Amino acid sequence: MSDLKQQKCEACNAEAPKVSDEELAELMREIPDWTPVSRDGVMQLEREFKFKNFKKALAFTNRVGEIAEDEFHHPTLVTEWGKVTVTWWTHAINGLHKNDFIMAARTDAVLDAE
Ligand SMILES: C[C@H](O)[C@H](O)[C@H]1CNC2=NC(N)=NC(=O)C2=N1
Repeated sequence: MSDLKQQKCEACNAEAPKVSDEELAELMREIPDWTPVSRDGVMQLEREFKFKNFKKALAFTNRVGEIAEDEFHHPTLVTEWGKVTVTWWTHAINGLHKNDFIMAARTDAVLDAE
């Protein structure tokens, strides 16, 4: 159904377009487990992933770190016992770019691969 996770991030600078409200609604259908949140006026995508212990949470954190380095697009990762909170946004535009939705879909795929 989703092809977002097959897509590559585009290089992005301060002039890159933020997603519109319409695009946001459309893209959210492909990543239904994520929540759009606004922090200090900056829209972000967030999801909590649950694990059985710290070791599994840390392993997932590292896998997400690898896909981030592959695309040179980086999340905030908070690793706790049994839980990893992943937050994506595009610092360069202080908001959401399509890249963030691609990376959210790819983060879901990391979970599916484990
Ligand atoms: C210079 C380099 O392209 C930038 O610093 C990249 C690195 N990773 C990034 N990650 C995210 N999430 N947003 C960015 O704007 C961003 N910019």
